[in-house]
Amino acid sequence: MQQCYGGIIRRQQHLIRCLAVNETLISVNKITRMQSVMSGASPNLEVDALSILRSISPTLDPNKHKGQAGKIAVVGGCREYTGAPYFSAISALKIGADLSHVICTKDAAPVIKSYSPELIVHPLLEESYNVREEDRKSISTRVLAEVDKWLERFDCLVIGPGLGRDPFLLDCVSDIMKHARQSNIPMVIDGDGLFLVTNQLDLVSGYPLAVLTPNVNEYKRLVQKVLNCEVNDQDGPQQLLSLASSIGDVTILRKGQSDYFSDGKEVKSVSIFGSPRRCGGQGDILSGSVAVFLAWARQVAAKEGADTNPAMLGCIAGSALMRKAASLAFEDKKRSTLTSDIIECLGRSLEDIYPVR
Ligand SMILES: NC(=O)C1=CN([C@@H]2O[C@H](COP(=O)(O)OP(=O)(O)OC[C@H]3O[C@@H](n4cnc5c(N)ncnc54)[C@H](OP(=O)(O)O)[C@@H]3O)[C@@H](O)[C@H]2O)[C@@H](O)CC1
Ligand SMILES: Nc1ncnc2c1ncn2[C@@H]1O[C@H](COP(=O)(O)OP(=O)(O)OP(=O)(O)O)[C@@H](O)[C@H]1O
Ligand SMILES: [Mg+2]
Repeated sequence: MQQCYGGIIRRQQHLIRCLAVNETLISVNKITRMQSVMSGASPNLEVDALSILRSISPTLDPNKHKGQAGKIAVVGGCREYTGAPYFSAISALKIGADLSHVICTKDAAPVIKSYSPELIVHPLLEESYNVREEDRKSISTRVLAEVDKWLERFDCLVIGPGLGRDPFLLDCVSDIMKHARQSNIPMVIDGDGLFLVTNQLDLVSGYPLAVLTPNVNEYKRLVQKVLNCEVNDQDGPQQLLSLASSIGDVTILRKGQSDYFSDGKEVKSVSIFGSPRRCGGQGDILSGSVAVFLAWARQVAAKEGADTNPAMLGCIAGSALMRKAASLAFEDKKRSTLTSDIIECLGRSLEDIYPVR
C-alpha cells in the first residue's frame, strides 16, 4: 500500500515538474510575444533586417586576401574597464572581420591581451594619473602620431567602449576622431565616446560616416543637450529623426526593447528576436557588430552604388544579429546568460540567417 502511495506521489511530482517546465516555456513565449506588442514598434517602420543583412554580407571567396573582409579598431579600455573593448573587438572578429585592433591605455593593454591572442592590442593612450602637467602636450602629440601610423588601414573605428571619462584621455581621443574624419574613416560611437561627443557635438556634426549607438541614459543626455527637452516616448520616432537631423548628417541607433535608427531623413526599427536578460556588455557586442556591417555595406555601395545610406544598413544588420545571438544564448542559458555566452552564439546566428554555401 505504502509502495503504491509512493508511486502516486512520484507521478504527481513528475507531473508538477512537467507543468512547471511548460509554464516556463509558456512564459518565455509570452515574453517574446509581449515584447513585440509592448515595444510599441510601429509595423510600418519595421524593416526586413535579415534580407538587409544578407545583402551586405560578403561571400567567403578563396580569391580574397586577409584584410578584405574588414579591419576594425576599437578605441577604448582603461584602468576600470577592460571587458567592454574586448567584447566589441572580439565580436567584430567572430562576425567575420579579418583583423580586430584595440587602442587602449597602457595599463589596460596587458589585461586585454590576456583575454585573447586574436586581438591586436596597442597600449597607446594615457590617463591623467600617469601624466605630469608639463608633459601633457608632448604626450598627446606622441599618442596622436602613433595612432596616425595605423589609422588609414582601418575600415571602421569603434570609439568609446570602456574608455572612461578622464579629461586628458578624452582630449587625445577627440584629436584621433578629427584625424579619422579627415581620412573618411567611419566611426561607431558608443559608451564614453558618447559622453565626449555629447559635450563636443562638432566632432560628429556633418559627418555622414558617424554612427551613434546610445543606450537609455546616453540617449537622454543627447536629447537634453541637442533638443533642449526631455525624451518623449509618445513620439519616439519623430524625436529620433529630429535629433539626428539637428546634430546633422549622422546616424543614430537608439537601443531598447526595439532598436530604432535614423539618419535624419528616415526612421526604421528592428524588433525581431532579443532577450529579456539585460547583463552589461550587450551594447559592446552591438558596437563591434555595427562596425563590421557598416564596413561591408560601404564595400557593397562602392561596387554597386547605394539607394540606402550604408550607415543605416550597418545599424540594421548589426542590431538584427546581436538580437538573434542574444535570443539563442537565452534559450540555452536563461537567467545565467552572460555577454560571453551571447558572443559564442554570434557565429551560429549568422549561419542561421545567411548560411555559408
Ligand atoms: N565589462 C565591462 O567592462 C563593461 C563596461 N562598460 C563600460 O562602462 C562605461 C559606462 O557605461 P554604462 O553603460 O554603465 O553607462 P551609463 O548607463 O550611461 O551610466 C550608468 C551610470 O553610471 C554613471 N557613470 C558612467 N560612467 C561614469 C564615469 N566614468 N564616471 C562617473 N559616472 C559614470 C552614469 O552617470 P551620468 O553619465 O548620468 O552622469 C550613470 O549614472 C562605458 O565605458 C561602457 O562601455 C559597459 O559597456 C558594460 C560592460
Ligand atoms: N528591453 C530590451 N529588450 C530586448 N532587447 C533589448 C532591450 N534593451 C536593449 N536591448 C538590446 O540589447 C542590446 C544592448 O542594448 P543596451 O541598452 O543593453 O546597451 P548598453 O546599455 O550600452 O550595454 P552595455 O552594458 O554594453 O554598455 C541592443 O542590441 C538592444 O537591441
Ligand atoms: Mg554601453
